[in-house]
Amino acid sequence: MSGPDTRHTGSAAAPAHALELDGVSQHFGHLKAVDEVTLQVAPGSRHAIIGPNGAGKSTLFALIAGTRRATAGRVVLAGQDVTALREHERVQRGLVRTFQHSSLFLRGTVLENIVLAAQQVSGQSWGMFRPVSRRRALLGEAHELLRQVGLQDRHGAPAGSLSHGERRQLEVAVALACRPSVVMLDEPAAGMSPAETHRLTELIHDLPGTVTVLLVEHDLDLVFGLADRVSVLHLGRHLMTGNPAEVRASDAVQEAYLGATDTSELFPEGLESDLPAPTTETGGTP
Ligand SMILES: Nc1ncnc2c1ncn2[C@@H]1O[C@H](COP(=O)(O)OP(=O)(O)OP(=O)(O)O)[C@@H](O)[C@H]1O
Repeated sequence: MSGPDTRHTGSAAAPAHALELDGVSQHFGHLKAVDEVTLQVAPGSRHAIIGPNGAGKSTLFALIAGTRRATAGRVVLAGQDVTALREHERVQRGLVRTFQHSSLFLRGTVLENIVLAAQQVSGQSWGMFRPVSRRRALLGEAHELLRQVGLQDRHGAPAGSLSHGERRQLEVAVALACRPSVVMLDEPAAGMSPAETHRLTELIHDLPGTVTVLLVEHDLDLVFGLADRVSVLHLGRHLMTGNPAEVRASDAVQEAYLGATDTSELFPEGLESDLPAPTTETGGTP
């Protein structure tokens, strides 16, 4: 028997957390890719997960979405333990992920992609949307989603004809069509131009407050400009969670990134001037 639909929290007391991770781990042999991560995501927040390369971000995302089964720990969605559920079951509970690599139906139109997603999550085929007023309502919702993501003028275009940035916008609309309580954005700005990234940042910012956003993103300008909470992973462990200012100011976070190959993205302005001088002497003895 399926559990209650946790997407609609109007009647009972709303859970304190949209999502909770409790000691979540993923080991690959001796490698602890994700090591006892415990954190909470507040309802309606824009919560980013960052960390240097290999920190465990993608693995943790897969554990949350259900693409991977955790070695240990619990994933709790709006107070309901979903650890044992498969990915599509989590989608039906309102935990919806967009993909780094497009999962769109490229030959279908933009509008058809939205309608398909809505049908899949409702478990109904187009023919079951009767009477016609129900179909009209569905199409109306699809057009509204396209308006939200700025694709209203592209509804009849094949998804395959969209630019890279437009595809990412459509992926967000497809995720929203699944009526998520938590939407997981997997590197949404990957491969985008600055203008497209700016557009996407506004789009995410303007999503309804009823939708909690959890994102993994390498573009730290986007993260610090958008997120109200930031969790930092390092070597599979949860280093800290705080607001952007707290994370930027953290010595532990700076050290984690300083161990990585490229710190310029985290501290774009004048990091070098704050660092101790290099230990190698110039002009000294050979
Ligand atoms: N299927 C796998 N088998 C073995 N090791 C893996 C597997 N997937 C990931 N890892 C390892 O787990 C660690 C965490 O990887 P993960 O991809 O989750 O990090 P990440 O923070 O997303 O990195 P990046 O920012 O480079 O994408 C890395 O050391 C990686 O090599």
